[in-house]
Amino acid sequence: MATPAVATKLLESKYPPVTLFSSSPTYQMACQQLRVVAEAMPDIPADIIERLTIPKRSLVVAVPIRMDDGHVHTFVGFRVQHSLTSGASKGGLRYAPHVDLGEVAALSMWMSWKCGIMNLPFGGAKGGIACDPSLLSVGEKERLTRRFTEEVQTIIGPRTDVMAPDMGTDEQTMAWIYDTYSMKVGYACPEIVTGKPVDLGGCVGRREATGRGVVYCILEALKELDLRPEQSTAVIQGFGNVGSVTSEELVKLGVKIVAVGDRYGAVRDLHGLDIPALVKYAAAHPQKSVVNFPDAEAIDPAELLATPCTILVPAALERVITAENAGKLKCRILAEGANGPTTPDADAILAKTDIYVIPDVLCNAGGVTVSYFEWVQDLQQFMWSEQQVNEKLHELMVASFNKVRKLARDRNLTNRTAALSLGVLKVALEKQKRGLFP
Ligand SMILES: NC(=O)C1=CN([C@@H]2O[C@H](COP(=O)(O)OP(=O)(O)OC[C@H]3O[C@@H](n4cnc5c(N)ncnc54)[C@H](OP(=O)(O)O)[C@@H]3O)[C@@H](O)[C@H]2O)C=CC1
Ligand SMILES: O=C(O)CCC(=O)C(=O)O
Repeated sequence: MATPAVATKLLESKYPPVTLFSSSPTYQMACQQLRVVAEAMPDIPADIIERLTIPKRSLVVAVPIRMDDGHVHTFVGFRVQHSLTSGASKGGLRYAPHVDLGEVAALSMWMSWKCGIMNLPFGGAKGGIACDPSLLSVGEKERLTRRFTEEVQTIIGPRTDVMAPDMGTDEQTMAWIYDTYSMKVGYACPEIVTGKPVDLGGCVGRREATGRGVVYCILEALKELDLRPEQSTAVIQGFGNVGSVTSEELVKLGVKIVAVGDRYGAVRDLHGLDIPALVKYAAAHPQKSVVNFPDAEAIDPAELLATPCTILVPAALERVITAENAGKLKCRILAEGANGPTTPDADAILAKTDIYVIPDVLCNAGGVTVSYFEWVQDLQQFMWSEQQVNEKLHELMVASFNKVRKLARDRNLTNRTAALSLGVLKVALEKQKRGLFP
Protein backbone atom coordinates (compact mmCIF):
# COMPACT_ATOMS: atom_id res chain seq x y z
CA MET A 1 0.00 0.00 0.00
CA ALA A 2 1.59 3.30 -1.06
CA THR A 3 1.76 6.16 1.49
CA PRO A 4 -0.41 9.17 0.55
CA ALA A 5 2.60 11.23 -0.61
CA VAL A 6 3.92 8.38 -2.75
CA ALA A 7 0.44 7.68 -4.09
CA THR A 8 0.03 11.33 -5.14
CA LYS A 9 3.39 11.14 -6.91
CA LEU A 10 2.33 7.98 -8.76
CA LEU A 11 -0.95 9.63 -9.71
CA GLU A 12 0.95 12.66 -10.94
CA SER A 13 2.81 10.52 -13.47
CA LYS A 14 -0.41 8.73 -14.39
CA TYR A 15 -2.53 11.88 -14.79
CA PRO A 16 -0.19 14.69 -15.85
CA PRO A 17 -1.79 18.04 -16.73
CA VAL A 18 -2.60 18.09 -20.45
CA THR A 19 0.04 20.06 -22.38
CA LEU A 20 -2.45 22.31 -24.17
CA PHE A 21 -3.57 23.85 -20.86
CA SER A 22 -0.63 23.12 -18.58
CA SER A 23 1.15 26.46 -18.81
CA SER A 24 -1.61 27.73 -16.53
CA PRO A 25 -0.90 27.35 -12.79
CA THR A 26 -4.66 27.44 -12.20
CA TYR A 27 -5.21 24.39 -14.44
CA GLN A 28 -2.30 22.62 -12.74
CA MET A 29 -3.96 23.35 -9.43
CA ALA A 30 -7.30 21.89 -10.60
CA CYS A 31 -5.46 18.71 -11.78
CA GLN A 32 -3.64 18.46 -8.47
CA GLN A 33 -6.98 18.62 -6.65
CA LEU A 34 -8.34 15.88 -8.90
CA ARG A 35 -5.35 13.68 -8.01
CA VAL A 36 -6.10 14.20 -4.32
CA VAL A 37 -9.67 13.06 -4.97
CA ALA A 38 -8.43 10.01 -6.93
CA GLU A 39 -6.34 9.09 -3.93
CA ALA A 40 -9.16 9.65 -1.42
CA MET A 41 -11.76 7.80 -3.56
CA PRO A 42 -9.87 4.81 -5.03
CA ASP A 43 -13.14 3.27 -6.26
CA ILE A 44 -13.47 5.87 -9.01
CA PRO A 45 -12.19 4.10 -12.16
CA ALA A 46 -8.82 5.40 -13.33
CA ASP A 47 -10.00 5.88 -16.91
CA ILE A 48 -12.78 8.20 -15.72
CA ILE A 49 -10.30 10.26 -13.68
CA GLU A 50 -8.12 10.51 -16.76
CA ARG A 51 -11.06 11.71 -18.88
CA LEU A 52 -11.95 14.30 -16.22
CA THR A 53 -8.53 15.98 -16.46
CA ILE A 54 -9.37 16.82 -20.09
CA PRO A 55 -12.27 19.16 -20.87
CA LYS A 56 -14.73 17.76 -23.39
CA ARG A 57 -14.59 20.72 -25.76
CA SER A 58 -12.58 23.96 -25.91
CA LEU A 59 -13.03 26.79 -28.37
CA VAL A 60 -10.60 29.69 -28.82
CA VAL A 61 -11.90 32.55 -30.94
CA ALA A 62 -10.63 35.82 -32.35
CA VAL A 63 -12.95 38.66 -31.40
CA PRO A 64 -12.24 41.68 -33.60
CA ILE A 65 -14.20 44.83 -32.77
CA ARG A 66 -14.09 48.47 -33.83
CA MET A 67 -12.85 50.56 -30.91
CA ASP A 68 -14.27 54.03 -30.22
CA ASP A 69 -11.20 55.69 -31.79
CA GLY A 70 -11.92 53.94 -35.11
CA HIS A 71 -9.24 51.24 -35.16
CA VAL A 72 -10.05 47.54 -35.06
CA HIS A 73 -8.64 45.58 -32.12
CA THR A 74 -8.73 41.78 -31.99
CA PHE A 75 -9.30 40.24 -28.57
CA VAL A 76 -9.00 36.52 -27.77
CA GLY A 77 -11.98 34.69 -26.31
CA PHE A 78 -12.43 31.20 -24.84
CA ARG A 79 -15.28 28.85 -24.04
CA VAL A 80 -14.46 25.53 -22.40
CA GLN A 81 -17.06 22.84 -21.73
CA HIS A 82 -15.63 20.40 -19.23
CA SER A 83 -18.48 17.91 -19.09
CA LEU A 84 -21.94 17.51 -20.58
CA THR A 85 -22.62 14.22 -18.82
CA SER A 86 -25.22 15.58 -16.40
CA GLY A 87 -26.96 17.98 -18.80
CA ALA A 88 -26.19 21.25 -20.53
CA SER A 89 -22.85 22.70 -19.45
CA LYS A 90 -23.13 25.75 -17.22
CA GLY A 91 -20.78 28.47 -16.09
CA GLY A 92 -19.86 32.11 -16.15
CA LEU A 93 -18.16 34.35 -18.66
CA ARG A 94 -15.27 36.43 -17.32
CA TYR A 95 -13.64 39.57 -18.70
CA ALA A 96 -10.19 40.04 -17.15
CA PRO A 97 -6.67 40.77 -18.42
CA HIS A 98 -5.15 37.47 -17.23
CA VAL A 99 -7.74 35.12 -18.81
CA ASP A 100 -6.19 32.25 -20.79
CA LEU A 101 -7.22 28.79 -21.98
CA GLY A 102 -5.81 26.96 -18.96
CA GLU A 103 -7.50 29.27 -16.45
CA VAL A 104 -10.85 28.84 -18.19
CA ALA A 105 -10.32 25.03 -18.34
CA ALA A 106 -9.69 24.93 -14.57
CA LEU A 107 -12.74 27.07 -13.87
CA SER A 108 -14.85 24.77 -16.09
CA MET A 109 -13.68 21.72 -14.08
CA TRP A 110 -14.65 23.45 -10.83
CA MET A 111 -18.08 24.18 -12.31
CA SER A 112 -18.57 20.42 -12.94
CA TRP A 113 -17.78 19.59 -9.29
CA LYS A 114 -19.92 22.50 -8.03
CA CYS A 115 -22.97 21.38 -10.04
CA GLY A 116 -22.35 17.82 -8.81
CA ILE A 117 -22.23 18.88 -5.14
CA MET A 118 -25.46 20.85 -5.57
CA ASN A 119 -27.04 18.00 -7.53
CA LEU A 120 -27.93 20.29 -10.45
CA PRO A 121 -28.63 18.80 -13.89
CA PHE A 122 -25.64 20.55 -15.45
CA GLY A 123 -22.08 19.88 -16.48
CA GLY A 124 -19.34 22.48 -16.02
CA ALA A 125 -18.23 25.20 -18.43
CA LYS A 126 -16.55 28.59 -18.30
CA GLY A 127 -15.70 31.32 -20.76
CA GLY A 128 -13.60 34.40 -20.87
CA ILE A 129 -12.14 37.19 -22.92
CA ALA A 130 -8.65 38.53 -22.20
CA CYS A 131 -9.38 42.24 -21.74
CA ASP A 132 -9.53 44.89 -19.04
CA PRO A 133 -13.23 45.85 -18.87
CA SER A 134 -12.42 48.98 -16.85
CA LEU A 135 -10.64 50.36 -19.95
CA LEU A 136 -13.54 49.70 -22.35
CA SER A 137 -16.49 52.01 -23.04
CA VAL A 138 -20.02 50.63 -22.83
CA GLY A 139 -20.19 50.59 -26.64
CA GLU A 140 -16.90 48.65 -26.88
CA LYS A 141 -18.12 46.13 -24.28
CA GLU A 142 -21.38 45.68 -26.19
CA ARG A 143 -19.59 45.08 -29.52
CA LEU A 144 -17.13 42.69 -27.81
CA THR A 145 -19.93 40.68 -26.20
CA ARG A 146 -22.05 40.50 -29.35
CA ARG A 147 -19.10 39.42 -31.53
CA PHE A 148 -18.00 36.81 -28.97
CA THR A 149 -21.55 35.42 -28.87
CA GLU A 150 -21.55 35.07 -32.65
CA GLU A 151 -18.15 33.35 -32.58
CA VAL A 152 -19.19 30.74 -29.98
CA GLN A 153 -22.73 30.37 -31.30
CA THR A 154 -22.06 26.93 -32.76
CA ILE A 155 -21.36 25.41 -29.34
CA ILE A 156 -23.83 27.23 -27.06
CA GLY A 157 -27.57 26.63 -26.69
CA PRO A 158 -30.20 26.33 -23.96
CA ARG A 159 -29.72 22.54 -23.93
CA THR A 160 -25.97 22.54 -24.62
CA ASP A 161 -24.21 25.40 -22.83
CA VAL A 162 -25.70 28.25 -20.82
CA MET A 163 -23.54 31.25 -19.81
CA ALA A 164 -23.87 33.52 -16.75
CA PRO A 165 -21.96 36.47 -15.22
CA ASP A 166 -18.54 36.08 -13.60
CA MET A 167 -15.70 38.56 -12.95
CA GLY A 168 -15.97 41.68 -15.07
CA THR A 169 -19.39 40.81 -16.56
CA ASP A 170 -22.90 41.56 -15.33
CA GLU A 171 -26.62 41.53 -16.12
CA GLN A 172 -26.11 43.90 -19.07
CA THR A 173 -23.54 41.52 -20.60
CA MET A 174 -26.08 38.69 -20.34
CA ALA A 175 -28.79 40.89 -21.93
CA TRP A 176 -26.51 41.45 -24.99
CA ILE A 177 -25.83 37.70 -25.30
CA TYR A 178 -29.55 36.96 -25.00
CA ASP A 179 -30.37 39.52 -27.69
CA THR A 180 -27.60 38.42 -30.09
CA TYR A 181 -28.52 34.73 -29.77
CA SER A 182 -32.26 35.43 -30.09
CA MET A 183 -31.72 37.42 -33.29
CA LYS A 184 -29.82 34.45 -34.76
CA VAL A 185 -32.46 31.84 -33.93
CA GLY A 186 -35.37 34.14 -34.76
CA TYR A 187 -37.31 34.04 -31.47
CA ALA A 188 -36.81 35.32 -27.90
CA CYS A 189 -34.72 32.69 -26.12
CA PRO A 190 -34.17 33.86 -22.52
CA GLU A 191 -33.02 30.38 -21.43
CA ILE A 192 -29.75 30.86 -23.39
CA VAL A 193 -28.23 32.76 -20.43
CA THR A 194 -28.86 33.24 -16.71
CA GLY A 195 -28.11 36.27 -14.59
CA LYS A 196 -30.12 38.47 -17.01
CA PRO A 197 -31.99 41.58 -15.90
CA VAL A 198 -35.24 40.56 -14.18
CA ASP A 199 -37.20 42.55 -16.83
CA LEU A 200 -35.85 40.16 -19.49
CA GLY A 201 -36.70 36.90 -17.71
CA GLY A 202 -33.93 37.02 -15.12
CA CYS A 203 -34.56 35.50 -11.71
CA VAL A 204 -35.17 37.73 -8.70
CA GLY A 205 -32.30 37.23 -6.28
CA ARG A 206 -29.77 35.91 -8.85
CA ARG A 207 -27.56 39.01 -8.49
CA GLU A 208 -27.38 38.46 -4.73
CA ALA A 209 -27.37 34.64 -4.85
CA THR A 210 -23.63 33.93 -4.67
CA GLY A 211 -23.11 36.24 -1.69
CA ARG A 212 -26.23 34.89 0.03
CA GLY A 213 -25.02 31.32 -0.45
CA VAL A 214 -21.63 32.26 1.03
CA VAL A 215 -23.42 33.67 4.08
CA TYR A 216 -25.66 30.59 4.48
CA CYS A 217 -22.48 28.46 4.62
CA ILE A 218 -20.82 30.85 7.09
CA LEU A 219 -23.88 30.61 9.37
CA GLU A 220 -23.63 26.80 9.38
CA ALA A 221 -19.92 26.98 10.21
CA LEU A 222 -20.49 29.51 13.01
CA LYS A 223 -23.16 27.22 14.46
CA GLU A 224 -20.81 24.24 14.41
CA LEU A 225 -18.05 26.27 16.08
CA ASP A 226 -20.48 27.68 18.63
CA LEU A 227 -19.79 31.26 17.53
CA ARG A 228 -22.37 34.02 17.13
CA PRO A 229 -22.57 36.42 14.17
CA GLU A 230 -22.94 39.45 16.47
CA GLN A 231 -19.63 38.61 18.11
CA SER A 232 -17.85 38.00 14.82
CA THR A 233 -15.73 40.16 12.53
CA ALA A 234 -15.01 39.71 8.81
CA VAL A 235 -12.44 40.74 6.20
CA ILE A 236 -13.43 40.74 2.53
CA GLN A 237 -11.06 40.69 -0.47
CA GLY A 238 -12.85 41.91 -3.62
CA PHE A 239 -15.82 44.27 -3.52
CA GLY A 240 -17.59 43.35 -6.74
CA ASN A 241 -20.76 41.29 -6.94
CA VAL A 242 -19.73 38.53 -4.53
CA GLY A 243 -17.70 40.61 -2.06
CA SER A 244 -20.19 43.46 -1.72
CA VAL A 245 -23.30 41.27 -1.36
CA THR A 246 -21.54 39.00 1.15
CA SER A 247 -20.58 42.11 3.17
CA GLU A 248 -24.11 43.51 3.08
CA GLU A 249 -25.67 40.21 4.15
CA LEU A 250 -23.13 39.69 6.96
CA VAL A 251 -23.76 43.20 8.31
CA LYS A 252 -27.51 42.47 8.42
CA LEU A 253 -26.68 39.56 10.75
CA GLY A 254 -24.60 41.75 13.06
CA VAL A 255 -21.12 40.81 11.79
CA LYS A 256 -18.62 43.69 11.85
CA ILE A 257 -16.70 44.05 8.56
CA VAL A 258 -13.30 45.37 9.68
CA ALA A 259 -11.45 45.51 6.33
CA VAL A 260 -12.21 45.39 2.60
CA GLY A 261 -9.87 45.48 -0.40
CA ASP A 262 -9.96 45.51 -4.17
CA ARG A 263 -7.51 45.75 -7.07
CA TYR A 264 -6.56 49.35 -6.17
CA GLY A 265 -6.16 49.20 -2.39
CA ALA A 266 -7.71 48.30 0.95
CA VAL A 267 -9.44 50.09 3.82
CA ARG A 268 -9.82 49.17 7.51
CA ASP A 269 -11.97 50.25 10.44
CA LEU A 270 -11.70 48.07 13.52
CA HIS A 271 -15.05 49.43 14.78
CA GLY A 272 -16.70 48.12 11.61
CA LEU A 273 -16.93 49.75 8.18
CA ASP A 274 -20.22 51.37 7.20
CA ILE A 275 -20.97 48.87 4.40
CA PRO A 276 -24.10 50.49 2.90
CA ALA A 277 -22.09 53.76 2.63
CA LEU A 278 -19.10 51.88 1.18
CA VAL A 279 -21.33 50.27 -1.47
CA LYS A 280 -22.60 53.72 -2.52
CA TYR A 281 -19.08 55.18 -2.41
CA ALA A 282 -17.61 52.41 -4.60
CA ALA A 283 -20.48 52.67 -7.11
CA ALA A 284 -19.78 56.39 -7.53
CA HIS A 285 -15.96 55.97 -7.75
CA PRO A 286 -14.62 56.12 -11.34
CA GLN A 287 -12.96 52.69 -10.95
CA LYS A 288 -15.72 51.37 -8.63
CA SER A 289 -13.02 51.15 -5.96
CA VAL A 290 -13.10 51.33 -2.16
CA VAL A 291 -9.85 53.36 -1.92
CA ASN A 292 -9.95 56.70 -0.08
CA PHE A 293 -13.25 55.80 1.59
CA PRO A 294 -13.67 58.57 4.21
CA ASP A 295 -13.36 57.69 7.91
CA ALA A 296 -11.43 54.49 7.19
CA GLU A 297 -7.72 53.79 7.44
CA ALA A 298 -5.92 52.93 4.18
CA ILE A 299 -3.92 49.71 4.49
CA ASP A 300 -1.53 47.84 2.23
CA PRO A 301 -3.63 45.25 0.29
CA ALA A 302 -0.90 42.71 1.12
CA GLU A 303 -1.88 43.09 4.80
CA LEU A 304 -5.55 42.45 4.13
CA LEU A 305 -5.55 38.65 4.26
CA ALA A 306 -3.52 38.62 7.47
CA THR A 307 -5.89 41.01 9.29
CA PRO A 308 -7.21 39.30 12.46
CA CYS A 309 -10.90 38.39 12.08
CA THR A 310 -13.41 35.61 12.65
CA ILE A 311 -14.31 35.19 8.97
CA LEU A 312 -12.04 35.80 5.99
CA VAL A 313 -13.77 35.93 2.58
CA PRO A 314 -11.56 36.00 -0.52
CA ALA A 315 -13.97 37.18 -3.25
CA ALA A 316 -11.68 38.19 -6.10
CA LEU A 317 -8.97 36.14 -7.81
CA GLU A 318 -7.51 32.62 -7.84
CA ARG A 319 -4.33 31.63 -5.97
CA VAL A 320 -4.21 34.49 -3.46
CA ILE A 321 -3.67 32.19 -0.46
CA THR A 322 -0.37 30.46 -1.10
CA ALA A 323 2.38 28.63 0.77
CA GLU A 324 3.90 32.08 1.47
CA ASN A 325 0.95 33.63 3.29
CA ALA A 326 -1.20 30.66 4.47
CA GLY A 327 0.66 30.49 7.78
CA LYS A 328 -0.07 34.18 8.39
CA LEU A 329 -3.88 34.00 8.22
CA LYS A 330 -5.50 35.03 11.51
CA CYS A 331 -9.10 33.96 10.87
CA ARG A 332 -11.23 31.18 12.36
CA ILE A 333 -13.27 30.57 9.18
CA LEU A 334 -12.05 30.83 5.60
CA ALA A 335 -15.15 31.19 3.39
CA GLU A 336 -14.11 31.02 -0.26
CA GLY A 337 -16.37 33.31 -2.29
CA ALA A 338 -13.86 33.37 -5.16
CA ASN A 339 -13.07 30.35 -7.32
CA GLY A 340 -9.72 28.77 -6.55
CA PRO A 341 -8.36 31.30 -4.02
CA THR A 342 -6.28 28.70 -2.13
CA THR A 343 -3.43 26.69 -3.70
CA PRO A 344 -2.88 23.01 -2.78
CA ASP A 345 0.37 23.95 -0.99
CA ALA A 346 -1.54 26.46 1.12
CA ASP A 347 -4.20 23.80 1.78
CA ALA A 348 -1.57 21.52 3.26
CA ILE A 349 -0.55 24.31 5.65
CA LEU A 350 -4.15 25.19 6.56
CA ALA A 351 -4.90 21.50 7.27
CA LYS A 352 -2.49 21.73 10.22
CA THR A 353 -4.27 24.76 11.72
CA ASP A 354 -7.72 25.08 13.28
CA ILE A 355 -8.95 27.27 10.41
CA TYR A 356 -12.36 26.01 9.25
CA VAL A 357 -12.26 26.06 5.44
CA ILE A 358 -15.51 26.34 3.46
CA PRO A 359 -14.21 25.40 0.01
CA ASP A 360 -15.14 27.42 -3.09
CA VAL A 361 -17.03 24.64 -4.89
CA LEU A 362 -19.48 24.58 -1.99
CA CYS A 363 -19.24 28.12 -0.61
CA ASN A 364 -19.91 30.06 -3.83
CA ALA A 365 -22.39 27.55 -5.33
CA GLY A 366 -25.38 29.80 -4.58
CA GLY A 367 -24.86 31.63 -7.89
CA VAL A 368 -25.18 28.61 -10.14
CA THR A 369 -27.99 27.26 -7.99
CA VAL A 370 -30.16 30.33 -8.58
CA SER A 371 -29.03 30.26 -12.23
CA TYR A 372 -30.58 26.80 -12.33
CA PHE A 373 -33.80 28.25 -10.88
CA GLU A 374 -33.70 30.97 -13.58
CA TRP A 375 -33.17 28.45 -16.38
CA VAL A 376 -36.07 26.31 -15.13
CA GLN A 377 -38.35 29.37 -14.90
CA ASP A 378 -37.43 30.48 -18.44
CA LEU A 379 -38.04 26.98 -19.85
CA GLN A 380 -41.42 26.81 -18.15
CA GLN A 381 -42.26 30.51 -18.58
CA PHE A 382 -43.39 30.56 -14.96
CA MET A 383 -41.70 32.97 -12.55
CA TRP A 384 -41.06 32.48 -8.81
CA SER A 385 -41.17 35.06 -5.99
CA GLU A 386 -37.98 36.23 -4.24
CA GLN A 387 -39.10 34.46 -1.08
CA GLN A 388 -39.45 31.15 -2.95
CA VAL A 389 -36.01 31.64 -4.51
CA ASN A 390 -34.27 32.44 -1.22
CA GLU A 391 -35.97 29.66 0.73
CA LYS A 392 -35.08 27.07 -1.90
CA LEU A 393 -31.52 28.38 -2.13
CA HIS A 394 -31.15 28.15 1.65
CA GLU A 395 -32.53 24.60 1.69
CA LEU A 396 -30.15 23.37 -1.04
CA MET A 397 -27.07 25.15 0.37
CA VAL A 398 -27.60 23.74 3.86
CA ALA A 399 -28.27 20.23 2.50
CA SER A 400 -25.03 20.29 0.48
CA PHE A 401 -23.08 21.80 3.37
CA ASN A 402 -24.24 18.94 5.61
CA LYS A 403 -23.39 16.30 2.96
CA VAL A 404 -19.86 17.69 2.70
CA ARG A 405 -19.40 17.83 6.48
CA LYS A 406 -20.70 14.27 6.87
CA LEU A 407 -18.29 12.88 4.28
CA ALA A 408 -15.42 14.87 5.82
CA ARG A 409 -16.19 13.45 9.27
CA ASP A 410 -16.90 9.87 8.12
CA ARG A 411 -13.72 9.60 6.04
CA ASN A 412 -11.49 11.96 8.02
CA LEU A 413 -11.04 14.26 5.02
CA THR A 414 -10.57 18.01 4.82
CA ASN A 415 -13.71 19.92 3.83
CA ARG A 416 -12.13 20.63 0.43
CA THR A 417 -11.34 16.99 -0.34
CA ALA A 418 -14.81 15.97 0.84
CA ALA A 419 -16.53 18.62 -1.32
CA LEU A 420 -14.46 17.89 -4.41
CA SER A 421 -14.96 14.14 -3.91
CA LEU A 422 -18.74 14.54 -3.78
CA GLY A 423 -18.68 16.53 -7.01
CA VAL A 424 -16.33 14.16 -8.83
CA LEU A 425 -18.22 11.08 -7.58
CA LYS A 426 -21.52 12.43 -8.99
CA VAL A 427 -20.01 12.98 -12.45
CA ALA A 428 -18.12 9.66 -12.37
CA LEU A 429 -21.20 7.72 -11.33
CA GLU A 430 -23.27 9.22 -14.13
CA LYS A 431 -20.56 8.41 -16.64
CA GLN A 432 -20.42 4.80 -15.40
CA LYS A 433 -24.20 4.40 -15.49
CA ARG A 434 -24.47 5.82 -19.00
CA GLY A 435 -21.88 3.25 -20.02
CA LEU A 436 -19.74 5.57 -22.08
CA PHE A 437 -17.83 8.80 -21.67
CA PRO A 438 -20.05 11.57 -23.00
N1 LIG B 1 -20.66 36.42 -9.91
C1 LIG B 1 -20.99 35.20 -9.52
O1 LIG B 1 -22.17 34.84 -9.48
C2 LIG B 1 -19.92 34.24 -9.08
C3 LIG B 1 -18.61 34.62 -8.94
N2 LIG B 1 -17.71 33.72 -8.43
C4 LIG B 1 -16.31 34.10 -8.25
O2 LIG B 1 -16.21 35.18 -7.32
C5 LIG B 1 -15.08 35.97 -7.62
C6 LIG B 1 -15.51 37.41 -7.81
O3 LIG B 1 -16.47 37.47 -8.85
P1 LIG B 1 -17.47 38.70 -9.02
O4 LIG B 1 -17.73 39.32 -7.69
O5 LIG B 1 -18.60 38.21 -9.82
O6 LIG B 1 -16.61 39.67 -9.91
P2 LIG B 1 -16.64 41.27 -10.00
O7 LIG B 1 -16.00 41.60 -11.27
O8 LIG B 1 -18.00 41.77 -9.71
O9 LIG B 1 -15.71 41.71 -8.79
C7 LIG B 1 -14.39 41.29 -8.68
C8 LIG B 1 -13.74 42.03 -7.54
O10 LIG B 1 -12.40 41.56 -7.39
C9 LIG B 1 -11.54 42.69 -7.37
N3 LIG B 1 -10.19 42.41 -7.83
C10 LIG B 1 -9.75 42.26 -9.09
N4 LIG B 1 -8.42 42.09 -9.09
C11 LIG B 1 -8.03 42.14 -7.80
C12 LIG B 1 -6.79 42.05 -7.16
N5 LIG B 1 -5.67 41.87 -7.85
N6 LIG B 1 -6.75 42.17 -5.80
C13 LIG B 1 -7.88 42.37 -5.09
N7 LIG B 1 -9.08 42.48 -5.65
C14 LIG B 1 -9.16 42.36 -6.99
C15 LIG B 1 -12.22 43.66 -8.29
O11 LIG B 1 -11.69 44.94 -8.11
P3 LIG B 1 -11.74 45.97 -9.33
O12 LIG B 1 -13.20 46.21 -9.59
O13 LIG B 1 -11.05 47.10 -8.75
O14 LIG B 1 -11.05 45.31 -10.48
C16 LIG B 1 -13.66 43.52 -7.79
O15 LIG B 1 -13.83 44.21 -6.58
C17 LIG B 1 -14.45 35.33 -8.87
O16 LIG B 1 -13.48 34.39 -8.44
C18 LIG B 1 -15.61 34.60 -9.50
O17 LIG B 1 -15.19 33.56 -10.33
C19 LIG B 1 -18.08 32.47 -8.05
C20 LIG B 1 -19.35 32.06 -8.16
C21 LIG B 1 -20.38 32.87 -8.77
O1 LIG C 1 -24.44 31.03 -12.58
C1 LIG C 1 -23.76 30.30 -13.29
O2 LIG C 1 -24.21 29.63 -14.20
C2 LIG C 1 -22.27 30.16 -13.08
C3 LIG C 1 -21.68 30.99 -12.00
C4 LIG C 1 -20.20 30.81 -12.02
O3 LIG C 1 -19.56 31.13 -13.01
C5 LIG C 1 -19.51 30.18 -10.92
O4 LIG C 1 -20.16 29.59 -10.05
O5 LIG C 1 -18.27 30.23 -10.89
